[in-house]
Amino acid sequence: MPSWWGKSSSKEAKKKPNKESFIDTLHRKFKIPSEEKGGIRSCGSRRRSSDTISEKGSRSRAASRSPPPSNHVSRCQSFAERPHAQPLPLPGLHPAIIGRTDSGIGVSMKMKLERCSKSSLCLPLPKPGCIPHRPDVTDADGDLACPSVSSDSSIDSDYPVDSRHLSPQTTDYESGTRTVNSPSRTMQREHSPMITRKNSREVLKPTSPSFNNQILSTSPKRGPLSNYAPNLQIPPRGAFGSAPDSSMSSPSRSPMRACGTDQITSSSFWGGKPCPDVLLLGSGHCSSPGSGHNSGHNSMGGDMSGQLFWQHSRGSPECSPIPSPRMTSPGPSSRIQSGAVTPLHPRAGGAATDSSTGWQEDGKQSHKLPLPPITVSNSSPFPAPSSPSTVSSNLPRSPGRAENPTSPGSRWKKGKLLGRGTFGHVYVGFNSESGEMCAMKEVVLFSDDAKSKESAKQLGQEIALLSRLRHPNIVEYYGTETVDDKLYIYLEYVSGGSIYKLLQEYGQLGEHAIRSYTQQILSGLAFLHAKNTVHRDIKGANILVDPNGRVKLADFGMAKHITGQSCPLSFKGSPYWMAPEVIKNSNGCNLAVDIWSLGCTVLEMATTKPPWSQFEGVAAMFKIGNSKDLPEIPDHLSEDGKNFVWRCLQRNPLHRPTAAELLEHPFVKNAAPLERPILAPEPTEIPPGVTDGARSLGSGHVRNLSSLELEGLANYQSKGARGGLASSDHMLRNISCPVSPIGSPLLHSRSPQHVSGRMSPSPISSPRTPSGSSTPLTGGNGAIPFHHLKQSAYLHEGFGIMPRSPNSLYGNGSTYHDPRPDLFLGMQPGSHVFRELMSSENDALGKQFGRPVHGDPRELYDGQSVLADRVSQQLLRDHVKSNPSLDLRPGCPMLRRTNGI
Ligand SMILES: Nc1ncnc2c1ncn2[C@@H]1O[C@H](COP(=O)(O)OP(=O)(O)OP(=O)(O)O)[C@@H](O)[C@H]1O
Repeated sequence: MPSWWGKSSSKEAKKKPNKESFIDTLHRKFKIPSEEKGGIRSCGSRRRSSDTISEKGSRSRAASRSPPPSNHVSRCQSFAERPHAQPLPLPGLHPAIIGRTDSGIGVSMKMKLERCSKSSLCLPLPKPGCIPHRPDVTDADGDLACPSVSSDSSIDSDYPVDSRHLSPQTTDYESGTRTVNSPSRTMQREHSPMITRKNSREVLKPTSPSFNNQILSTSPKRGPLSNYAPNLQIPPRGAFGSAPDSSMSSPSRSPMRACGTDQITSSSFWGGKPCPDVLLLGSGHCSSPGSGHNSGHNSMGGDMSGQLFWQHSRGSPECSPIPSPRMTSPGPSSRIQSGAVTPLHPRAGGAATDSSTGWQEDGKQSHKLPLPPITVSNSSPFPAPSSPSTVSSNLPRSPGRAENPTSPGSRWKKGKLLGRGTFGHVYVGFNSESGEMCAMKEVVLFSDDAKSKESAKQLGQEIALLSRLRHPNIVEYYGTETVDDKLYIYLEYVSGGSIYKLLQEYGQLGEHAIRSYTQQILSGLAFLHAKNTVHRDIKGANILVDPNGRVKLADFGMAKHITGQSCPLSFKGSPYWMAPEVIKNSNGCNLAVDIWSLGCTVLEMATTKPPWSQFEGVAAMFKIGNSKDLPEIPDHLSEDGKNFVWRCLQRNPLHRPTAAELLEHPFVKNAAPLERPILAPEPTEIPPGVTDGARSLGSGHVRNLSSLELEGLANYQSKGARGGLASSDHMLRNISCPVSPIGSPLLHSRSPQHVSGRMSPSPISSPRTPSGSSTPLTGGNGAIPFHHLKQSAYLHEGFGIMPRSPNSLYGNGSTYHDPRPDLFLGMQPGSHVFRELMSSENDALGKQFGRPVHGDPRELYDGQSVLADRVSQQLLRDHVKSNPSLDLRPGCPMLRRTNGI
């Protein structure tokens, strides 16, 4: 172990002779000479003694102005602050093949220029027979074969309070195996000494003893081990059959077009075999260094290469404000990923790829659609027999079609850019037929070097996992299709963008919002963990918020299913949010890493930055992994908030509560909805026919999904997870709110349109919000709740009707029951379905909020007309302000209209 790694425990080294720190590995991989290590160490000590944030920032900025050609040098310089260290480029590398990843790593790339050869283009074909036998989510992860590894660690439940010094003895306890069922650890935690900075002893005392008494032991069910092979398993071949039906698409013909048939017919990418030759290259990776359009492919993965370097995505809409572009920014893309795809893939054309998306400054595309796949198998189980996709996808190719393809299945048109990620760009997708929106993640596929396997695997994992996860707080996966060399992943569109983006735009969140978001994140995590799946990249940038304040976990590229009680930790995640045991590469628990990251995310929400963001990357990781320090917890957080964070940031993973346990913490248990209380008018009758309207709308959506041949959805539905409600449930749930009710200011509150949630697109949108998430009428609180504005429905989905008890939450261990209050839309109180649903809903509501639910339960769910009145009155008031002559006395016609008098 290198000496600079600190005074790392020799004891630990003895205990784990085979274990190596990531730093160690880094040194080996990047061959950092020992002198540099010495330099780093000395600089490290220098930093401890004298550095300041401003100093570091200026150094970083200075360094960033002239990026060195050799990345490890830049890292060293950045970390060790060696002004003289400007090494020459590595010899023997032609400039053209020295790439620089988004994380700043020089990469030698194999310039494969063979086009369309079967071997290079053809993705590994699935065995068709594999698709129906896909394992359940519990078997779906790509890293499945992780054996259960027992801990060799000693557990130290004491936390000596020393935030100033790094002690070699501090790390031993951190590598324990997390035992989920550990009732005793509640008490252990209870008596754990506080370990934060000054005042932490006072502020971090558990403030709610009752909480501890309420902590439940959970025992997430573990799925059987499976020999399932990690793949991009995907949609049936028919899924290829469509292209985003857009006039806006790839500007240049893809090299793969020439072999479209081969691509489809011989593609094994989609079905079950490993894909050894697949490179997934997001457009964002194709940017030239400094183009400002790098995707932040900075995630850490199992491979150590590139792990210690990250930059935020300067070209991303979610651009970190943290100044140093090198190794410093804890921005949304500060994830370091081993499976990093090569950024200068020859076929990507370097910077040209960015333009390949054809996005101009104004956000409009100028290019045409990529060619749709030509031959599509009819064997897909998904499209309805009459689906246009089936028909059109078998149309013979014609020049006209090539240039202006009839989308065989998808009617999604690619819209504006939402963001850039590791694998590609994410756009709004719009379905002109149904008027609905989705998020389209566009990933460029390449068959290339072995390095891409990890990327392919990660993307495959994300798809495989997401397609099986259905939860209100997890972004929904709709389906996948390929067009030429592009893979489109269709996801639920969460128009508010990520928490990270909100923080950058609006500053830190108030505690009210933090509680609410945290509660919802926990709900999603509890669901995920109950499936023995760990997200591993929880952070603000991966948590999306809809206009109603509903939170959705996203980006499951790092997610992993745990097949044993524990398995070796991969070095994955985003450094600033990374749990110590991950950084130390210690064996042990896995689920608990999400809890640590959640604690970091709470701090991020409270301060706009993750913990240790004042440190550059490696230093921060050193701090996390090799010290006993805890980040400062802001004073303005309540005692409950501080206690919550403290519990999450237990260095010993065994001492962290589970997500289910944390749901009982007072900080989140009593989280109130963000939505403002609605002044309820008299209950209104829902016009007949509304239900039909809503259903028909939903049907359109499902048709649409079917045409995309959504394997995940079909799987889900075929399992009958929700019985007969599955279809309509899904439909209605996906009637998101891409439109605003404010299109018509004086719209009658009982308009069927209003109730059905279909209005004209809002003319009001925040110019600063790329995703168009907010409207000003709510005073900066986002768009006026609309589709889910039904207050109780909102309460239900977002704030706690999730059963608290693991037993009730995960009941049979397989099915999450999501009653989906949308179903109440338009239901008449006397209807059978309505009664059936409401009986359980009332119970849940009563229990949840500690009050009985009386009367017509429909009142709880009928918020549409309430909203209409509210909006109308608001608009009216605004209107009156500018028109004082208006008569607003009781009984005036206008009030009669808006109040339904
Ligand atoms: N479903 C969605 N709705 C709205 N916006 C989205 C959605 N999914 C992604 N985005 C936007 O696109 C950005 C990039 O998406 P995402 O993080 O999923 O890509 P990625 O390639 O997985 O990124 P990374 O792995 O680097 O975090 C997000 O930060 C977010 O702003």
